[in-house]
Amino acid sequence: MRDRRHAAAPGQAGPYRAVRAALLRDPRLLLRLGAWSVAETAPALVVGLAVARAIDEGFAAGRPGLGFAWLALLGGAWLTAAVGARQVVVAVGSIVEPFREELLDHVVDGTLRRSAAAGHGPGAAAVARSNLQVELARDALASVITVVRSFAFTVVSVVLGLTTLMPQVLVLVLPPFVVGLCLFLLSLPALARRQRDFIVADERTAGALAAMAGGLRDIAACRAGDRVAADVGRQVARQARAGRSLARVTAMRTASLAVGGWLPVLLILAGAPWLVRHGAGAGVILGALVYVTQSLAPALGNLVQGLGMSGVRLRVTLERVLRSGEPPRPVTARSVPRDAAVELRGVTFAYGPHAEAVISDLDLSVPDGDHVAVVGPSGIGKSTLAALVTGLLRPDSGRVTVGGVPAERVDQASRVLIPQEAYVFRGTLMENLTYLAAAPKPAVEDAVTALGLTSLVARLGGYSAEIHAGLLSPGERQLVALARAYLTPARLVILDEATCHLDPAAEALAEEAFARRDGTLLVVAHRLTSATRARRILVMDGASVQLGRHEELLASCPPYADLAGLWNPSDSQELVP
Ligand SMILES: Nc1ncnc2c1ncn2[C@@H]1O[C@H](COP(=O)(O)OP(=O)(O)OP(=O)(O)O)[C@@H](O)[C@H]1O
Repeated sequence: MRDRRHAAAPGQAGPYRAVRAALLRDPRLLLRLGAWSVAETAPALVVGLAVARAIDEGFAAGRPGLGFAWLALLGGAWLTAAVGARQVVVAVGSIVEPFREELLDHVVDGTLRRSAAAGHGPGAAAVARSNLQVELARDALASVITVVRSFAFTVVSVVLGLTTLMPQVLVLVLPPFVVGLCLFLLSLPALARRQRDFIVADERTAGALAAMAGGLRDIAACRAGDRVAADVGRQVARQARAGRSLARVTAMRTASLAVGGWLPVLLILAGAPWLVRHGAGAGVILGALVYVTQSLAPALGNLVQGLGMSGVRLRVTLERVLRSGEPPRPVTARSVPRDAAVELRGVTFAYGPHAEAVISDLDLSVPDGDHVAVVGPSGIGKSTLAALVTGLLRPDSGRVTVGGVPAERVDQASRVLIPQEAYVFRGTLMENLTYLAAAPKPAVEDAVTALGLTSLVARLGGYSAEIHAGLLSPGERQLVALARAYLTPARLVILDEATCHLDPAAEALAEEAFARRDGTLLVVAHRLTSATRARRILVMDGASVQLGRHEELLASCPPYADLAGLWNPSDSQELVP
């Protein structure tokens, strides 16, 4: 059975300690890996020497037999390398497999503890996701060990080989190689950070697209396509920025490869006369070039490529795996607000980093139980304000709270938004009315009476009638949506032109019913009559925002007086043409 003494190691600290523990678990495995690595990098030791001797002492000296003997030695080194490479894979496997098992123990443990704390069985999707992360971490560790080890053994072999061939060559090869390596190592932290940002941005884009695809029906029904597309678009733009920033650091990686891998070739060629003066023949120069082009440059290339990708992936996946095994944290996701008071402090919001702000530095206090109508010209930001209060949009700066809880963390059942386009699905009328909250029949009947749906229920033939969007007029759909919201326990109700398809009398009935209901009512007004019914009115007019009662605003707020002047009470003219 597997030795479990180190089984707690992954959870005890960060990724570096976990990797170190995996490497040092059994020093004999490292020795075995080292021994086979010597065999695997045998060609890097002899390749230049064999070529140089084969030319200088063999073919060029008229002794082809000796030339072929040196080449045969090189062939033998390749055979040794083949055997070594196979054994290296086995040795790397014996290091990473126990590491994988420990990580699996860790995540299964964490998943079980989490599900026990949540009171339900472990989710298959969560287990599968963790398992995938463990596999990725295992593969990344194997790749990092392979690459770093091969680099170290190759460099040592090449230095030994060049020393045997002609030590003066090292003067031309080592300085640019060390500079290239240092450049890469210096760029590694920034590269790791940006690669990580890119991986995270990539995953968030995939998550946003998956969420959008899953909610397409609702998005279409609520006509929220533009808003959702803008949100996903912002995420895509974030990913593009992360990609560009990664590309800039990747350029540094290419530069390090050029300096460390290819500058030595140029220096050997340029320094050939100097080498010849020190006794080098054509074979020595060719041998030196072979060392650099066949061993040193590829080893640096593999290190740059391998550490740049696998190293970062190892760190990101390990961090996740280690986190997924931690004890469950207290649930902080959503909170029930203490009341339905709405507060905005210094709120600024724009639909994109370069777009003009729709809402700038807005302060607003709506006490619990208030009834506020929001008016203003089309496109001024009324729906944006409603979306900010509902937590559908987050401010770029400032805070939006409901009952002291940040808007995006407010418990879903504590507030309800009814948009302009009402959502009715195929099912019975009763199912449509109680979709957001279960309600006994008498409560449903009260809502139906309060909101003026009695004749609609009669026309449809009762609550068990099957309905769908095509069967109802836009106004009837709005009535169903209003009754559905009315039946919820939400203390904060936001009507975003939710009565625009009702006639003025039906709108008055519905709004008065909501005004009588307990809690705070925010109405994005479609007609000025909505405003006069509200206790207070928020006038949005570009940069200026004013809050007050109808009479006060008529006297003190010219934009409101203008809007009111357009209004003829006898025909309940609409505010927004
Ligand atoms: N998803 C979006 N992406 C980009 N811009 C948007 C988005 N939604 C709204 N806007 C812009 O933001 C501004 C405010 O829009 P909003 O819908 O909040 O105004 P409104 O006052 O509710 O208008 P209306 O009365 O016509 O519904 C407008 O210029 C609009 O074009």
